[in-house]
Amino acid sequence: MSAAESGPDDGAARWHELALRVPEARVEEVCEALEALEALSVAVEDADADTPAEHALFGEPDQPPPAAGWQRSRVTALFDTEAQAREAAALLQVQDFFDGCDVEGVRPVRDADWVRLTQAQFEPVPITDDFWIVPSWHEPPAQARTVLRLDPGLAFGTGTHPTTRMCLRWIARHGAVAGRRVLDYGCGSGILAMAAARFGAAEVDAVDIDPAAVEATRANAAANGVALRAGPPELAQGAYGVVLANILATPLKVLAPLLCGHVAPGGHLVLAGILERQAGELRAAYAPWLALQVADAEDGWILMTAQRAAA
Ligand SMILES: C[S@@+](CC[C@H](N)C(=O)[O-])C[C@H]1O[C@@H](n2cnc3c(N)ncnc32)[C@H](O)[C@@H]1O
Repeated sequence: MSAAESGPDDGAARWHELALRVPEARVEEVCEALEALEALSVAVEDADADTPAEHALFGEPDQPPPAAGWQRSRVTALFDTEAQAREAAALLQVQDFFDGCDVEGVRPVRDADWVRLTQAQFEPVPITDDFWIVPSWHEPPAQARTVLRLDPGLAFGTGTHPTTRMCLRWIARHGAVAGRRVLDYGCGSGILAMAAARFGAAEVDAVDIDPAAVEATRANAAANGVALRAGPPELAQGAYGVVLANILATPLKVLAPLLCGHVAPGGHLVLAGILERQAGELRAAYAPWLALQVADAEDGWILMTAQRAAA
């Protein structure tokens, strides 16, 4: 029996999951239809996962990427009641676009299963040997001397993305944040701002255009006992000893004068969200103010940094 199936003593089901097998060409239509049928969530995975027919989504180095998507997908949708799940299955089966698709079945899903399945996907993430990002349901590893507690949520930044990891490594290894004012521009979950605080920043401002990210940053900071100010971009005022921005190349180019304007004399600018091939255009965009260098690289992403001359 799989983790999500109910047994006789397992208690009441919280949701009902409708599972479908769908050829790649139909996945988008089927997902849209499930959303229109008020599914609470829709997930798509490789129907052939863990079998010899499993299909990679990303190409090997120096190989062309495979066609996007899997050849056969398993689409699962959660509904509040069994009746809703069965009705959705019945409605889909009479649609033209459902040709070639199959209904696998409807099964109950319990609260505990859902939590366990989600949690199983998030393990502690090492940033350096002794600095770890640890979900709240895990014990920190024995070697972790600095820990940030962070659970997956709506805002970007759980420490699993290379761009976030490179910024965190820079904060941990460079030693530049200690005793300084730090600005995290585009804070997402607040992970960089919290790391700056953990590594001794004197004051931390975290800003984001997304109000949900600002809320997430406040909640995560409170859960970690970290003091910081979080708010919209206007919250950033004056000069900072370290300015961190993990956004993407295009907004980073637009933000160049603003971000450089916040870097104090002797201060550092740390930029991520940049692909290796974008190094030249970023260097050119920042050249009027600061000379960016590539400081780190991981999985095709680079970290670019610059230091303003001391006054
Ligand atoms: C890739 S996430 C980075 C989150 C986190 N700092 C990290 O390193 O994991 C980028 C964040 O920047 C925010 N953002 C995008 N454009 C922005 C802008 N022009 N001003 C402020 N925040 C912005 C997004 O809302 C998002 O939360």
